[in-house]
Amino acid sequence: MKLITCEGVSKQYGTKTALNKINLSLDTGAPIALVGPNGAGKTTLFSLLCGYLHPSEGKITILGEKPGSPQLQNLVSALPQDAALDPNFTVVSQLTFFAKLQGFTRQDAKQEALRVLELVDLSSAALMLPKSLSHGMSKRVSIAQALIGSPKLVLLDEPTAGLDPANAKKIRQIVKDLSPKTTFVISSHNLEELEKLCDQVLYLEQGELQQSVSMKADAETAFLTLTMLNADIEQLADKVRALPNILNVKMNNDEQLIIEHHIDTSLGLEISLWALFVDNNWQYKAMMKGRSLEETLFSS
Ligand SMILES: Nc1ncnc2c1ncn2[C@@H]1O[C@H](COP(=O)(O)OP(=O)(O)OP(=O)(O)O)[C@@H](O)[C@H]1O
Repeated sequence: MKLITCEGVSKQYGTKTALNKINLSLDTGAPIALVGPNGAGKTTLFSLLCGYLHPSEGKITILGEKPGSPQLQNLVSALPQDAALDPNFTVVSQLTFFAKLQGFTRQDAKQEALRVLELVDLSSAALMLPKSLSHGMSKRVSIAQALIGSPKLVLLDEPTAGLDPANAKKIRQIVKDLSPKTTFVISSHNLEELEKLCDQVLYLEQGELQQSVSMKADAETAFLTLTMLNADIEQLADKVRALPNILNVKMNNDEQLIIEHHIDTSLGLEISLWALFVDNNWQYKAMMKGRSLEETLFSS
């Protein structure tokens, strides 16, 4: 069964078209990224998937059901961009309360609250009040809330916005650890972060789905991103183009080449490149298999 389907989904706010005829078909599995500039419609799409808003046109299903339907209780959850905790109650009492709202008995709700706190490595914060939590801890509590009931689909809107690198890394680790059982759809402006987490990227712009890209290399071709420390980059590009099984070489800037090549030449290509470096007294800074998400989305 498909995790999410959207057929011709549009959303109007008065005369403003926030989403325009979106078609999507997503399976469960590795995290999925949702990217796009401010105002592209990402939050609107999340709100439609949660059932908080209804499409003006078109049809959405999640695990075969209409968003917001009772059959999806405990199967779908969301961490909104501006998740906030009640300042007057301890972390565990708030999570217990939410678990009861989701249908857990009083006793099971407490157990569930403790379980999700452990998942986000915050068992020690159970009895703290929100004001004693750091921003990173608050965010993790909100993620814990989204994990109540072991949902199949979790929508995370900007989960690491405003967090320091160590806390952002912790959140990425939580997503990675839980990914086999839960599919995360993550909206973020941080392409580097999405690159580390996601296999598939949806790119929205002005309410339209511009691209749906798989980050997995296709069967036939592969990319190599080569960043040089010192080299005549144009001369290097010409020499790489002359190597066997090279499909395309693009100069990204005055120090970087994006090389597209047949998949079965990886090692041969690396050896040829090293030979070129030695022959020409060039030094490289980094040789990375694949290409960045930024390059994938925005290269023409
Ligand atoms: N309640 C609303 N009433 C009117 N227009 C709205 C409303 N909510 C969103 N919009 C408009 O719809 C468009 C899409 O907004 P949305 O918040 O979904 O974008 P976004 O991609 O999440 O943006 P950001 O990255 O800034 O969070 C924007 O032009 C926004 O101004």
